[in-house]
Amino acid sequence: MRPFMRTALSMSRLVSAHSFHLKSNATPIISHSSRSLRIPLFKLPQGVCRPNSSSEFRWFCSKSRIAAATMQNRESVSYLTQKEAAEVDEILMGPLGFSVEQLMELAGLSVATSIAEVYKVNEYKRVLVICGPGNNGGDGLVAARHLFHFGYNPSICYPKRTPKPLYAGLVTQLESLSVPFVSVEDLPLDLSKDFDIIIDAIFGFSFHGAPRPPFNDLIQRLVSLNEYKEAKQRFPVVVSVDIPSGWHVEEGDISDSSFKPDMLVSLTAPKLCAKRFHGPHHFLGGRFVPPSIVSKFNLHLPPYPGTAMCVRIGKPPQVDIAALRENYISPEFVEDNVEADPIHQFRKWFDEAIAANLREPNAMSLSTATSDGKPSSRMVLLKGFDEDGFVWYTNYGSRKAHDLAENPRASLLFFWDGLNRQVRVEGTVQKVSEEESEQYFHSRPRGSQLGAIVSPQSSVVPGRHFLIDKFKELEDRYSNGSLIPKPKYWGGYRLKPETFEFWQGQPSRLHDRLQYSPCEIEGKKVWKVERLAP
Ligand SMILES: NC(=O)C1=CN([C@@H]2O[C@H](COP(=O)(O)OP(=O)(O)OC[C@H]3O[C@@H](n4cnc5c(N)ncnc54)[C@H](OP(=O)(O)O)[C@@H]3O)[C@@H](O)[C@H]2O)[C@@H](O)CC1
Ligand SMILES: Cc1cc2nc3c(=O)[nH]c(=O)nc-3n(C[C@H](O)[C@H](O)[C@H](O)COP(=O)(O)O)c2cc1C
Ligand SMILES: Cc1ncc(COP(=O)(O)O)c(C=O)c1O
Ligand SMILES: [K+]
Repeated sequence: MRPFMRTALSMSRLVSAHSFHLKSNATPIISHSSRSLRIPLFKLPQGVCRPNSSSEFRWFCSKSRIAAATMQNRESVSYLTQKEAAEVDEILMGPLGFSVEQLMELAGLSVATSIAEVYKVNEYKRVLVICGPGNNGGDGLVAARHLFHFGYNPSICYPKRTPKPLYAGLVTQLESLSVPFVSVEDLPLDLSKDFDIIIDAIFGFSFHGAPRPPFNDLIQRLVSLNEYKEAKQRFPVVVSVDIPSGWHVEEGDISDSSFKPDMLVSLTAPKLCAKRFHGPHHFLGGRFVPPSIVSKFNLHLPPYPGTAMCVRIGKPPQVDIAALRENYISPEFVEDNVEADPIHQFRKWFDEAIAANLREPNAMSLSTATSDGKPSSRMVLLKGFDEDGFVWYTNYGSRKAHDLAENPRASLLFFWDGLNRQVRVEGTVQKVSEEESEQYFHSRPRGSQLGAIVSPQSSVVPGRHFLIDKFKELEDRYSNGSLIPKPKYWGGYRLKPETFEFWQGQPSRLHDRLQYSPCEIEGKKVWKVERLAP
């Protein structure tokens, strides 16, 4: 074995991550010189970048349900020429049987969802959509309608209306929502004050030559924003639909008078000009490309996660980590509205977490400590709760089990992000009965039962193969479907609560915190509810 080895975990923004020094006896020691995570703080041109509610690390998790979460190395994505883009269009709307309305609806929805991923409605409300004469303009009209329904306030500038029924219908739909249409003359020369987002839906892949009036003037106003940006604190972000208007469809920003959008939403597949886009947010939308098109044009496109209408291409933007924050807005959580029994209150909130479709609402952080007070935390899954306490299962030889053997006190923490809630539960811990553990063990998927047997949890193993080899051996042994015996070293714990705290996030950090602690009134045990300062 090499006497000294260094491993760097490289995760996009982590310039220097943990480095481990392995001594010859293989005890990992975190180097003192590199213990801290050094994260460079970058300010984006448009100020603080708020990538999305998924926050910065969630993209790293392959199971994430957040659209922007999945990224693709830009080098591995394919780009279409102008001719290919038009061909794709023809095939979709010819032999493949799509109508322009359908594609436009999906394209516009992708634009709206991409925007909503990055620019949160509570911060970026006022949207100007500048629509051109072709289908790119139509995408803008559709996006405006969806953004309206997402809670944004769109206004439209649509100077060269197309007389076709499709476009007339899109205009009528927006008018019925009282979305204002603004003429070029009424639009301020300086767009920086009146809008938070400007959507450039002027030209798409059929653009050629130099922009003609009135679009040349509108594009010039977008160019001017670059200059305003340098001087001002707050300015609108510019989102281009498919092509930054005025850019050459293949060569990109070759003219002196081109603006640099903050976000580009490529539709179907990025066009060649997108290679020159270096803004912080590049998304792909138009989730309708059938396999025949993918193979004909040899397209390499990132997979859309879950049911998302958009997916981020390339690296997520660098963020000023100190500026990452949410302002929680929730219904008030007051003494009058809480259950007298904290278990009932917990059940109420747990049910709401389930109803909100949160991922693993039963995931909780479990904190334990050694007898001399050295704490440690890890996530475990809650497997049941009632008046007797909160139950989870684990390995009785693990670190947490050692802690609990010498110090049977623990703290549980639930964080329900989508509801702006956390719950703390503290108390004493006991093992559950063997029968209870047996019963739960056999309810688990067989793979997890075998996993529990092969894993000497929290002890050092020589490599992944050690676990996989043992797992395969057991898989063979139990391939006939026979009962897999629960190992003695695996079972449950139950925490009997002594205190609870229910936390509901509120604006300006003036959160609601209600703490339950036991007290006796006339010899009867009751729960006292007190409000804690946030
Ligand atoms: N799968 C797909 O393909 C999908 C495509 N979709 C969307 O369609 C877009 C392509 O749409 P498109 O073909 O209608 O062309 P687009 O670029 O909007 O505008 C053409 C208009 O601009 C005009 N014009 C051109 N140059 C000009 C200039 N220099 N100065 C002034 N005007 C100029 C031109 O007039 P012309 O020069 O021809 O007289 C014409 O009126 C595509 O990018 C995407 O957004 C999605 O909806 C659905 C899926
Ligand atoms: C969401 C989530 C749920 C987990 N659930 C459990 C669990 O129920 N039981 C368990 O032993 N480990 C669970 N783990 C793994 C633990 O976090 C931890 O790695 C393991 O129990 C070893 O912890 P220890 O060395 O502190 O004892 C979970 C991890 C995550 C991220
Ligand atoms: C090591 C370990 N044990 C147990 C569990 C809980 O799994 P189950 O729900 O199958 O009991 C998990 C969940 O992540 C785990 O990672
Ligand atoms: K555009």
